[in-house]
Amino acid sequence: MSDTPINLDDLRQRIDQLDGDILRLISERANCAQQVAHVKLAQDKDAIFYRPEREAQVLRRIMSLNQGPLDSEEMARLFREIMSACLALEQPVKVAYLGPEGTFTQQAALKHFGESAVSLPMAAIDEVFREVEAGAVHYGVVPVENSTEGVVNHTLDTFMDSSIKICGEVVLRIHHHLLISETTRRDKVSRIYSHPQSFGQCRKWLDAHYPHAERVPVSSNAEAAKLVKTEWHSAAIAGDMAAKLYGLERIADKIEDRPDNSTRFLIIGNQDVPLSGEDKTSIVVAMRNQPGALHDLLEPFHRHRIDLTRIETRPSRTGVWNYVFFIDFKGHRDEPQVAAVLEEVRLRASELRVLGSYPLGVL
Ligand SMILES: C=C(O[C@@H]1C=C(C(=O)O)C=C[C@H]1O)C(=O)O
Repeated sequence: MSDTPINLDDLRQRIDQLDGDILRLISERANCAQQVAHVKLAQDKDAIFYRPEREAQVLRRIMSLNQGPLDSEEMARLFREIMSACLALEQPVKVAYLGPEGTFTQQAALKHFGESAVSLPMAAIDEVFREVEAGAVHYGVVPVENSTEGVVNHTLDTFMDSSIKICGEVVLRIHHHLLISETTRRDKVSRIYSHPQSFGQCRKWLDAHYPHAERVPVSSNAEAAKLVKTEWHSAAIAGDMAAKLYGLERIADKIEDRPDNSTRFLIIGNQDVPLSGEDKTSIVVAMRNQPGALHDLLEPFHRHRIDLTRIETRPSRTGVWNYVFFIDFKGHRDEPQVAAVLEEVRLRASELRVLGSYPLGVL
């Protein structure tokens, strides 16, 4: 360190100069994005402006170039918002999510699309699918699995009745808090509202701290937060967004039983996403009900050394004890290895549908 005293005014002058440079560069970048929109439209009058594969590449590159002092996730979040604003200049992207406002799904939608997206709360997962199918919105965001409670069956089952595709994924660390309103008698809490998945993720904490409180499942944590506003003897399990949105006080923080509690959300839409370089593919497969069916299904993945990340079984609803398999694995359907596996599975299965290939979640 030099022994010259640091001059605050000089530093602020330097910050002002850098802010001017940043402002100019962001504006130049936004101009480029507008020109990209013109090129897209010239190539296709029905152009799709949001390009998940390109956005994933931009964020990965920023995180690899970053040398601090901001950490790479923080820097990527800044660029996420710059891209969100640039995309909005091309076309404001409309996104439906499992509401009401204040849910973790809304938080996931904002994390993935940024603040410049127009986000619309839906009352149920199948309504999110319907809005996307109807073209009322460009994309949807739905929860698909939690690290503590497992898969969200409703999301998987809705894919079976829909032609919707998976265009992306986003993972959110889930922190649950116990929330009360200003009228709640905190020593008289006899009822707790929350989504069933959240009760499952906080089971041990509740057994230890509120063993006698009635646990009332509701459609979402945000719904729970809304109910608590109207009752003096109840509390809600919900996240930061719901606490802020409904003006609730946190009387217990991070009550989830597992510190790594995370939920994975899917970005659903109507587009096939090109290769981004680090991708994932999701399929749903029906096999004939015969001995060795599961082995026949999985053997091509093993032989081609494809990394499976999830397998879920769901009733096919085409007869008793008939099941389908939802499988996620690393790789993109357009990569030779993956294409070869899919071709072999297609020959062995009674039905195979590729739900989508999409970039691995970046943020
Ligand atoms: C600028 C583009 O359009 C959008 C904005 C992007 C950006 O700001 O970097 C990247 C991908 C697209 O969602 C593009 O397709 O390159």
